[in-house]
Amino acid sequence: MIVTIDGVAASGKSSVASGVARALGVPYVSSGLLYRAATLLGLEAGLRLENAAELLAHLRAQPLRLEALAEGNRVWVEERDLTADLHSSRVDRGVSVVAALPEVRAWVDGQLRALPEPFVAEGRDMGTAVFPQAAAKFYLTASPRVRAERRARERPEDVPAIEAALVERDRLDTVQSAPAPDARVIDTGNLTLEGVIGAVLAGLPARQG
Ligand SMILES: Nc1ncnc2c1ncn2[C@@H]1O[C@H](COP(=O)(O)OP(=O)(O)O)[C@@H](O)[C@H]1O
Ligand SMILES: Nc1ccn([C@@H]2O[C@H](COP(=O)(O)OP(=O)(O)O)[C@@H](O)[C@H]2O)c(=O)n1
Repeated sequence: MIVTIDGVAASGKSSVASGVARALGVPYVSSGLLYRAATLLGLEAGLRLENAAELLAHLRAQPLRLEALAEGNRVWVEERDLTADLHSSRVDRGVSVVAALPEVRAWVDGQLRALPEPFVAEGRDMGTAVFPQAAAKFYLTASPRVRAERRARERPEDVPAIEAALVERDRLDTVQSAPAPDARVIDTGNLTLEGVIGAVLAGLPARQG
C-alpha cells in the first residue's frame, strides 16, 4: 500500500508522514529531501542550478542514498550525512529552480518508484505524477502566517521574512503542487499535529498489506 501526503511548504507534510508511518509500522519517504540534496550539492560545487546537464552529471558521479528512517529521513553521499545542511535558507532559495528541471524530476521519481511497498510518500506531486495509483491521498494546507509561525520555531529568521520566502516558494512550485483530484484536503491551521495524524489515519481505507 502507498499513502501519499502532499501539500504546500511547511504545511506539516514530513511530521504528519512520520507519525502516520509510525502508526502503520511502515517507512515514509520525503521527496523534498532529494530535491534539497540535489540543490545543496549543486551549490557546493559552484554549478549554475538551472543547468540540468551539469547538475545531473554531478549527481550521477556521487550517488545519493535516501535512508527512510521512521523518525526522520536522512540523505547520505557515501559516508557524509547531508541531512543537517538541507534546511538552510540558501537551499530554500535555490531548490525551486532545481525542482523545475524535468531531468531532475525524473531522477527523483526514479529513486522513489524503486522503493518497495508499503510506505508513506510526502512532497508535492506524490499523489499526481509519481504514485497516481496510491491507495489513499492527502493534501495539507494552512495559511502562510500559520506555516511561517511554525517554521520560525526551527529557524533563526523572523516570521515575516519566513512567510515571504514560503509564499515565494509556493509560487515557484505551483506547477507541480496541484492536489490530486482524489486527494482529501486537510487544513491543518486549527489542528494539532496529533489531530492531523489522526485525521489521516481515519481517512485510510480498511487496512491492507
Ligand atoms: N498541525 C500542526 N500543529 C502544530 N505544529 C505543526 C503541525 N504540523 C506541523 N507542525 C510543525 O510545523 C513545522 C513544519 O512541519 P514539517 O513537517 O516540517 O512541514 P513540511 O514537511 O510540510 O515542510 C514543524 O516544526 C512541525 O512540528
Ligand atoms: N515532490 C516534490 C517535493 C519537493 N519539491 C521541491 O522541493 C522543495 C523542498 O521541498 P520540501 O518538501 O522539503 O519543502 P518544505 O515544504 O518542507 O519546506 C519544494 O519547494 C519544491 O521546489 C518538488 O518539487 N516536488
